[in-house]
Amino acid sequence: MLVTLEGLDGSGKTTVWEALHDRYPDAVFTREPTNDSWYGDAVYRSIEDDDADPLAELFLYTADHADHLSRLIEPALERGDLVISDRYSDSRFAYQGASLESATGHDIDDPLEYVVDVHRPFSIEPDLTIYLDVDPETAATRAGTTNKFERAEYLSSVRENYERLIERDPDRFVRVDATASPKAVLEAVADALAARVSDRR
Ligand SMILES: Nc1ncnc2c1ncn2[C@@H]1O[C@H](COP(=O)(O)OP(=O)(O)O)[C@@H](O)[C@H]1O
Ligand SMILES: Cc1cn([C@H]2C[C@H](O)[C@@H](COP(=O)(O)OP(=O)(O)O)O2)c(=O)[nH]c1=O
Repeated sequence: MLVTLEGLDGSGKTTVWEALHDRYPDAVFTREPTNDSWYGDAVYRSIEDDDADPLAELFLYTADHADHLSRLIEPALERGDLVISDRYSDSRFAYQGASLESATGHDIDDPLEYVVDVHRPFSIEPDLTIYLDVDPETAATRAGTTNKFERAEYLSSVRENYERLIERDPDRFVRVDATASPKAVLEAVADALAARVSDRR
């Protein structure tokens, strides 16, 4: 079973993901961008580059995703493991959808749909996606605005894209209020996860 955590920078994904390790000691915990391959290294170089081309960046992230799938996700799912990923394809749909929306030099009518289409032939859809919902201002403040993606204006277009994704796939997403206390957020996530894991048994 594949579970993903999504939300704006600073929504608290990593805090929750770390806390889940104790509750699901046998699960495979992973993340995107990956932090154990040269594809992931290339992505982090691009994040630090304020002038990176948005289309080039989309394909760097997607290359990292393809490698993540074949190297780690697919074998784990074939073994029947529970996989919990801190960010996954929806991050690309929402973030690169927003970057391409404001970029020039391409002829893409609907960037979010385009990024979804790029993934369709090879990616694996999550069984459950927990969306940590927070307003862009709180997100940017918590994230510390250290990179180009962590600005409130950009994050508000990313948030609109997440809303579109939830609207098109309401059964896959569980929305959690990420402005609540860390303890309340963790409990809401753990409840959503436990309900879906027991459904699958
Ligand atoms: N529910 C919460 N309320 C207030 N602050 C939080 C909450 N969850 C996380 N934080 C803080 O916000 C910052 C970003 O959290 P983090 O888990 O790294 O978010 P993300 O992985 O989504 O970027 C950290 O300083 C963290 O301690
Ligand atoms: C996985 C992914 C991340 N990102 C962005 C979101 C983050 O700003 C940045 C790094 O991700 P991450 O390290 O998860 O940041 P955070 O813990 O602050 O949420 O990369 C994309 O734009 N597209 C993607 O496909």
